[in-house]
Amino acid sequence: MDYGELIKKAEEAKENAYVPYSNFKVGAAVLTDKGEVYTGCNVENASYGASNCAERTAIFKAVSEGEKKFKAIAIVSSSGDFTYPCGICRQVIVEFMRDGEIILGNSKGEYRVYRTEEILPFAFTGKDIK
Ligand SMILES: O=c1ccn([C@H]2C[C@H](O)[C@@H](CO)O2)c(=O)[nH]1
Ligand SMILES: [Zn+2]
Repeated sequence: MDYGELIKKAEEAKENAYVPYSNFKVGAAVLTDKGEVYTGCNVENASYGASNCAERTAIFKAVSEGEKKFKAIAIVSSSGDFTYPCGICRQVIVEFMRDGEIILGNSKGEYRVYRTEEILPFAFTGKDIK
């Protein structure tokens, strides 16, 4: 599974975004340590705080199917520009991907790759709970 393939899966998931309030569609695809791919989109709610980002939808789908370790996550949005994960999603990404790749795709077919440590340095993790 290369970057392009994972981005394509995220693009497909983006089309299912439920975004009547922001009209901002996001799609994500996570690659597990076993080579499986799970996708997600953002799902909004009239009570805005009940909305869920695409990244967390994909991760929670995977975890609920028994997956606990990821190698990469691809993210795309309807802006056509690179879309970076929000703070809550960075925290959730770190929980299941201590050292992996965050791949951002834009509508020109370009991509940027970051490592977990770059997007959330000094992360609070399970090790900090004593
Ligand atoms: O990386 C991001 C950034 C935003 N959103 C969603 C949340 C909300 O539905 C909409 C606007 O913030 O985009 C995501 O899903 N992922
Ligand atoms: Zn988020």
